[in-house]
Amino acid sequence: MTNFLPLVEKFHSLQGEGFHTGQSAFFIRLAGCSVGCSWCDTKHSWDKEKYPLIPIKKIIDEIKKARKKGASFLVITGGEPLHHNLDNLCQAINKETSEKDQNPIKIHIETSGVNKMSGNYDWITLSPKRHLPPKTYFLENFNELKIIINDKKDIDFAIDIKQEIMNKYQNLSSKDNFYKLDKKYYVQPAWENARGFSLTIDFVKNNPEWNLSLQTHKYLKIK
Ligand SMILES: C[S@@+](CC[C@H](N)C(=O)[O-])C[C@H]1O[C@@H](n2cnc3c(N)ncnc32)[C@H](O)[C@@H]1O
Ligand SMILES: Nc1nc2[nH]cc(C(=O)O)c2c(=O)[nH]1
Ligand code: SF4
Ligand SMILES: [Mg+2]
Repeated sequence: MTNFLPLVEKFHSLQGEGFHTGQSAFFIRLAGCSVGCSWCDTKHSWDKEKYPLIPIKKIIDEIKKARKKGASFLVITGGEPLHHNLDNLCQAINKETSEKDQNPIKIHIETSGVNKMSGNYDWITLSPKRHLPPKTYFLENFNELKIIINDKKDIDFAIDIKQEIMNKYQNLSSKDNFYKLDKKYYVQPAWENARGFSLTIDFVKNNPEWNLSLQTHKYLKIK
């Protein structure tokens, strides 16, 4: 079990993307990613050998400090955070951040879904990639789906993957089916790609069950 994790950075900011945009959050960015998206904005995180292995205990001390300063949830991102087994990390966070007058801090994850699930989360942002689709598990277990739009093929991918998810719901009981209403669907333009922006806007105009997600932190020039 993993008691040390390679850490690129940690920072307290506002969640810039998706459903929780604008909310105070503490981020940990784990190193390592072999998914290889051409437009990835965190390529510096891909090589985990470049980053120090940090004890989980130390990461949790930082989470506790950020929570005292107002962070209302933790976002685990990367790199691809689920390249690592996060069972121990999540278990320890839940244990160490719960007190008699306080629930454990909520844990969110940003993932492409290419690995087996590990850890436990209050919010799963699934950002599947066309060239390396996610494990089936994630198609039933996510809170928001966030497709990055870089070219027209990404629009087709968004339509296809949502259809695949809807087909799965048809096999669920009516009680389970109820939960599908809670899921959010976002398209997010690839940063600084004008074609991606116009494709995304046109798509949302014509497909109102999809929402626009912008990387607001980049406009604000904050982390
Ligand atoms: C850097 S990734 C890390 C988490 C995980 N590897 C993943 O892709 O979901 C965090 C989020 O940023 C998105 N992203 C990465 N590069 C982007 C870019 N150039 N423009 C817009 N979104 C981007 C990813 O799709 C993902 O939703
Ligand atoms: N402010 C801010 N919000 C974010 N939401 C997802 C991010 C990520 O890189 O995973 C991110 C990030 O890097 N910064
Ligand atoms: S999966 Fe995430 S971190 Fe990895 S290359 Fe793609 S966007 Fe970047
Ligand atoms: Mg980012």
